[in-house]
Amino acid sequence: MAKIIEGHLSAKGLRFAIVVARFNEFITSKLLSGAIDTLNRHDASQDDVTVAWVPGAFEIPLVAKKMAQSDKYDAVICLGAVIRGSTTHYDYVCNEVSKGVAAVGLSTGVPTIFGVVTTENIEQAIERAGTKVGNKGTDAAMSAIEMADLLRKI
Ligand SMILES: Nc1c(NC[C@H](O)[C@H](O)[C@H](O)CO)[nH]c(=O)[nH]c1=O
Ligand SMILES: CC(=O)[C@@H](O)COP(=O)(O)O
Repeated sequence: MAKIIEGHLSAKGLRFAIVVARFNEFITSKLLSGAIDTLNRHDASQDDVTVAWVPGAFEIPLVAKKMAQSDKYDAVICLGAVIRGSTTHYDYVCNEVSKGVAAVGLSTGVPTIFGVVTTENIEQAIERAGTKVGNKGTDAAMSAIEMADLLRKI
């Protein structure tokens, strides 16, 4: 019989950092609300949730790394909304944010969750910020809880 290790969905006693981009705040504020609500509903203490606002998604990885390295948090949740415009800027922002967030987790060993919505248009972003397709902030918080609990068991 194999030994199974898995993260449970209790945030009790776990400490969370949330890095959220102010660009497209109409969307990112909804992602943030979803994340905080989910952490609270899974018994996270409000004193154990710290939110840092950054100008845009491109700035998320730097602040996420600083928070992950601080030894103050069991997981870092990264929230943003990158919506394609009329130039290739979208591609550069998305690439750097996704690579940067992944690198923070791997380099620090702190679960760093990619909760950045990357969409072709505003409608798709709205659908993923608490409407038709759910809330990506909620999804990111759930992943953070599971990963933080799993890592403290390994
Ligand atoms: N177009 C979007 C941006 N662009 C701004 C960058 O993220 C960055 O702040 C700027 O290039 C300065 O370094 N940011 C988003 O979060 N979402 C967008 O749709
Ligand atoms: C994702 C972006 O950077 C984008 O919103 C910027 O718009 P544009 O490509 O029209 O400059």
